[in-house]
Amino acid sequence: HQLFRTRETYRIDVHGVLLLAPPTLLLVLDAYIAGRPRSLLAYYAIYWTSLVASVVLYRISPFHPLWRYPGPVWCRTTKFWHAALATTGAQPKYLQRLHEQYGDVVRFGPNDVSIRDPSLIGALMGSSGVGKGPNFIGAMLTTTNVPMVGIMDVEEHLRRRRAWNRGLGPAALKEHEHVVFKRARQLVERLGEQQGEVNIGDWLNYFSYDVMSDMTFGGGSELLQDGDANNVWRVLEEGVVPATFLGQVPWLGLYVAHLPAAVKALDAFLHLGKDFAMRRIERGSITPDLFHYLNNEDLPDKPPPPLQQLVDDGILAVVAGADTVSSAMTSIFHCLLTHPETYRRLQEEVDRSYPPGEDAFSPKHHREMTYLQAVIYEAIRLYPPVMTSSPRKVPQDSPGVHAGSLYLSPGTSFLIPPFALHRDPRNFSFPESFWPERWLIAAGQLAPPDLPLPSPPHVASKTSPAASTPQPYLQSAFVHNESAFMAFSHGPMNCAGKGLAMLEMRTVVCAVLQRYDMRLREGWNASCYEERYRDYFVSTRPEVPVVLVRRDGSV
Ligand code: HEM
Repeated sequence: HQLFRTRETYRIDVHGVLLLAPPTLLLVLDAYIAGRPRSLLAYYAIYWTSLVASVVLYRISPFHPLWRYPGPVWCRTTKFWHAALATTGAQPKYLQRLHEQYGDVVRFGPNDVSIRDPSLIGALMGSSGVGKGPNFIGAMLTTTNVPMVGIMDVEEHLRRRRAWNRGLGPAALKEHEHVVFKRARQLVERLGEQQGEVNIGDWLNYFSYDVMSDMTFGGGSELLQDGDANNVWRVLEEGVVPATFLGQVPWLGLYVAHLPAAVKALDAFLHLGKDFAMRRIERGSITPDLFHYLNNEDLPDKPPPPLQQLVDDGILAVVAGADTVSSAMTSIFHCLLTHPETYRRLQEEVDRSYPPGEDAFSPKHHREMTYLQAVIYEAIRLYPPVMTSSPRKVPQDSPGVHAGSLYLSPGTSFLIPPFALHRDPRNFSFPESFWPERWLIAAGQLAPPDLPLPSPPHVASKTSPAASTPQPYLQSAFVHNESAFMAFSHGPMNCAGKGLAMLEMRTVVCAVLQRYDMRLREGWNASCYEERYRDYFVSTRPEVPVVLVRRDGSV
C-alpha cells in the first residue's frame, strides 16, 4: 500500500509486480522453507483483501491528509463512485449540491477536492499555480501522447502552449478572420434555405466544425454544405462518455487501451483528429492555418514536432474549437429566445450597428456592442461550455501547496468548477436568472436605479411555466464578482482560443439577428434545456427547435 501510494505509477508491469509478487513470494517461502504449502488462491485472496482494506481504511482515517475536508464518506473510499456519476453528465450539479451541503472545499474522491472559493483562483491557477491533472491520460488511453491541454508537467505544458498562442493570438486571428466571416455567411444562407422549423443547435454544430477545420487544417470539412452524413457529431458525443469515465480513473484507461472492443467509440473519436492531421500533412500549407504554427512552419529554424504530437493536438483542436463554440452559441440562442425582451434589446443594438445593407460579416462594430458582449457572457455564465473545467494535480514529489487557509498535500487533485462559482449568490445576484444587464451595471454603463430586474430563473417566455412564478429576490443587493467568472478558465493554462471564440459568437449572433426574426417552436418546453444539458468535460445539449422568418419580407 505504501509503495502504491508514494510511487504512484501508470505502468501496468509495475502494477503486476506489486499485485502478484508479494503473495507468490510468500507462497514460495511458506511451501519450501516453512514446509506449509497452501492453495495459491488463498495467498492471493488474503493479500489482495488486506491491500484493499488497508487502502480503504487509510482513506477514511484521520491519517489521510485530506481528512479535514468534508464530503460524502463513500466518495473517500474510491473514485469509482464519482466516475460513475460523471458518466451521467450531472457532475456540475452534483458538485454544486455538495458545496451547498458541505461548504466551499469538498472532498469528492479519495484524493480529490472541489473548491468554490474565488479568492483562491489566483494562487491555485495563476502564473505560479498548479499543473494539470491526469484525466487526459485516462481519456486518451495513453501516458505518452497526451494533447497539450492534458500535459501535467508545467514547463512542458507552457513550452507546447507557445505554438498555440502564436496560432490563435491577435495577429494570426486577423490573418484568418475571413474564414469565420465566410462560414458565417454560409450559415445564414443555409438557414434561409430550410423549410419550416430547424434545430438551431445542429446548424451551429456544422458551422463551428467547418470553421475549426478551416482554421486548424486549412479545410477538409463541409458540414454546412453536405450535412453530417458521416455522423462526426455523433462520434464526438459518443466518444466523450467513456472518456469522461476513464478521465476520473486514469490508470484504468491504460488497461482499457488493450481491449479494442471496449473502446470502439473512443477509437472512432481519436481517428477523427488523426484523419484531419494526416490529410493536412499530405496537402501541405495553403494558408497560415493553426497547423502552420503547431508544425513550426512559421519558425523555419525549428524542427517540426513529432507526428504523434501533431495528431494529438489536432484532436484537441477538434474538441476545443468546435464543441465549445457550438455549445455557447446554442445557449445564447436558447436564452435569447426564452427572454423576448432581451432579444428585442439586442436586436435594436444590432440594427444600430449593422442596419440593413451594412455588412454584418465584419468585426467593425463588435467592440462598441456592449449589450452583445453582456448577452454572450451571461449565457456562458449560466451554461459554461466547460462546466467543471480541467482538474489540476499537486505533484507527488512536491512539498504540497498552501493557498489561504488551504493546504493541499502532494498527490491531491482539485477542481474549481465554473458552474458552481457562477451559480453562487455570493458571486452573482440572481445567479439562476439570465440577466445580461448585470454586466453593464458592473461596468458602470447602466445605473442600478434603471435596473431591468431579471426574470424568474432560467426562462421568461410563455413556453415556460416558470413565467408565472413570483419573483423572489427583488430586494437583494447587487453582487457581481467577475473574478468568479471562469468560463474561459484562468491563468497561463486557460483557454487558448478565447479570441477566436468571441469572434465567432459575435459574428454569428449579429448576422443571424440582422437577417432573421426567430421564435421557438410553439409549445416547446424550454426548461428541458437546463434539465438535459450534460457535462462531459465538453457538453451535450438538447435540441432548440426554431422558426426563422426573413426580416426584409423576402422568401
Ligand atoms: C466559448 C468557447 C470556448 C470556451 C468557453 C472555452 C473554454 C475552455 C476552458 C474552460 C478550457 C480549460 C482551461 C484550463 O484547463 O484551465 C479550455 C482550454 C482550451 N481551449 Fe477553449 N474554450 C472555447 C473555445 C475555444 C476555441 C475556439 C479554441 C480554438 C482552437 C479553444 C482552444 C483551447 C485550447 C487549445 C485549450 C487548452 C489550453 C491549455 O491547456 O493550455 N477553445 N477552453
